[in-house]
Amino acid sequence: MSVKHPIVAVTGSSGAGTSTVKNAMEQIFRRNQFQAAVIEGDSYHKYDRVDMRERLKRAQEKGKNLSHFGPEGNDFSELEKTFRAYAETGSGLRRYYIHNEEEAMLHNSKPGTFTQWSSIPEGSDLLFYEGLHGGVVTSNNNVAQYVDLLIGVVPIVNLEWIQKIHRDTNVRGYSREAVTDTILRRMHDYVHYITPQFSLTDINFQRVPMVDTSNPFISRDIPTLDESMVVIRFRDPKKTGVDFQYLLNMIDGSFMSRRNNIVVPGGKMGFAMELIMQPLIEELVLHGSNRVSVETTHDRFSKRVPAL
Ligand SMILES: Nc1ncnc2c1ncn2[C@@H]1O[C@H](COP(=O)(O)OP(=O)(O)OP(=O)(O)O)[C@@H](O)[C@H]1O
Ligand SMILES: O=C(CO)[C@H](O)[C@H](O)COP(=O)(O)O
Repeated sequence: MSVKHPIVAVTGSSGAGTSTVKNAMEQIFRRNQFQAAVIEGDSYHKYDRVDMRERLKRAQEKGKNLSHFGPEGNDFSELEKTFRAYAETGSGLRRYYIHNEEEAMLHNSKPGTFTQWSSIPEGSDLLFYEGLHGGVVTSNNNVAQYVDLLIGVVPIVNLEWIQKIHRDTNVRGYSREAVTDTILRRMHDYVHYITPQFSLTDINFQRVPMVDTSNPFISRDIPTLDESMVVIRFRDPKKTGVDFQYLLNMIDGSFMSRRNNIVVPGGKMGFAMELIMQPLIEELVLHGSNRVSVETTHDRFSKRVPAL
């Protein structure tokens, strides 16, 4: 089945590093002259900051669940509609959620608010999604079925929490205690809506520190790439067409830990990402092949049953 308007999604938890991967992917797009229409998953939050905090307070008073990870805090139907529209027409609408002053300057909107919806630029070669829910499947929605290449950014959770605390305290102005509370509050939806995606992804990039991260809540710095290894897992190497021997030859220090897992030094993560992703995206953009995920929509739907 050929895809005329391919969708590539990078999905991961808060602090996992999807924005960082987005920046790396945009370099690949630039070097290959791929025109990617980028959408950010946080723009599908249901509420702005003030409204969300008020609703969260009321929900907690009633013992109800509400978080930015689950269906109560995000409009999965709107995200699914965007993906379907783009897959069918190469067009659609997008907006941004503004987290801080830097983003406010960029998008001319106040922190904690949404920009207006505007049209996705015409003539794009692909839609690139970065956020929390690129592969989400629930009893009411199946966003993943429209994604031609679904990538998970999944550092081990201690590292993810270190990264989130580091980012939210240094870039978003939250206290370490407030970030820890957010992590705890989101745990139910983390287990039910974030982690099940990583069983459905075509490729996962899992960074594993080689240094102690036993207590992520007191860590003062993020383990560097050189202090890490990256486990790169392929859900179906045959369908993805990955050449492991080529990667092993090209990436010093890499080795296979399983038939579908290649491990690379952390410092080679960007290089590995380019070696793996560039040909897959090129094939999607230039040849419309969705070799990567040959399943039909029906296959995807039938396979993407929520894990819990
Ligand atoms: N590969 C990496 N090596 C070192 N630091 C990283 C890496 N990836 C992410 N980080 C750091 O982790 C923090 C979170 O990264 P990033 O902002 O990309 O997360 P995110 O997944 O976009 O989070 P959110 O979804 O909440 O916006 C940042 O401080 C970033 O610099
Ligand atoms: O990063 C996020 C989800 O991972 C949310 O976008 C962020 O937490 C929004 O909340 P606030 O604007 O109050 O910081």
